Amino acid sequence: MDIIEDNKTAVFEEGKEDALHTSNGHVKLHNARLKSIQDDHLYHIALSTGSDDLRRLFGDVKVVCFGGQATRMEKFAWFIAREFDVSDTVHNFAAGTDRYAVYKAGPVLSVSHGIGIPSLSIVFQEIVKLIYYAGCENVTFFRIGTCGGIGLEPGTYILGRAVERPAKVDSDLIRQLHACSQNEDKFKTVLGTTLCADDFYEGQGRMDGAFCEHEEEEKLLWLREIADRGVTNMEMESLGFTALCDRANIPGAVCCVTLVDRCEGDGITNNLQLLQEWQTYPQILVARYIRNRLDL
Ligand SMILES: O=P(O)(O)O[C@@H]1C[C@H](O)[C@@H](CO)O1
Ligand SMILES: O=c1cc[nH]c(=O)[nH]1
Repeated sequence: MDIIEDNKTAVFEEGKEDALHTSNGHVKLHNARLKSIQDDHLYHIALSTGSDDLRRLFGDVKVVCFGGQATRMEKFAWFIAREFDVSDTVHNFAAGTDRYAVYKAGPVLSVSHGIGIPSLSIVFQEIVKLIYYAGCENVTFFRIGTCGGIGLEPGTYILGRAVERPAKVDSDLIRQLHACSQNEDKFKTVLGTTLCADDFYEGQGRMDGAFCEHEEEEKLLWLREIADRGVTNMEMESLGFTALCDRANIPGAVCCVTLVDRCEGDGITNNLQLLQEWQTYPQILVARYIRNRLDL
């Protein structure tokens, strides 16, 4: 059985822990040991199977959107609540920890992930467990964020050994999202390859960090080289996000707005109003996807 009988008991299909989605669209966890945990604390998001009625609170979730900043994700939740008239208010379920923010607006969860893959992967795992315990069906994940226009080694270390996981993107989902762009948009939407870096400054070839050991010419050469290989932008989570979506067998896509053209410079404008406006562009696109998909 792959269904959840109640909030405290996760039921696993014995001997088939590696099977992916169940036929009814529930996400399948890949860790049969969880079945022996009577009260699973989703520590970083301040929820638990023992004290929270996860099915009632989150059972209707269909789309989870992740992004770095807590306030951006709160605004996104309000935007969804108003746009689709699905909620009068939004509440941060993770407020108790002050690590991440988890807002819900109707069938959409809006989650902050902080900076970088380590921070993202912690909240990602707890959100996957949350939607599992809540019995959500056919859930799609997006990262909506920011990036610089124009490595991280594939894999991670588990028990001291390098584990490689493919960072596959859901090409159908990406095409569907791209099709949500409109000619009248104030922004251009492009499909491209994202370089995922381990750092914002030297890791992205910037010359305005506290340290810099390369020259402008070397930087431009590198930017040209990666652009020739199809790279259109760089940020800091896409590799982990897509690899984790693939591992969890959850359709996922990354949609980021560029804050700077790296061929022109490294600094990001300090015009906060402009930055706030730009950050809504991927949200607008994903909201159109949600409207189409959920018929809202
Ligand atoms: O959440 P966003 O998309 O803003 O995250 C990008 C990548 C890094 O986390 C951060 C660097 O400024 O911005
Ligand atoms: O240049 C940028 C902008 C946002 N986020 C990044 O990681 N890089």
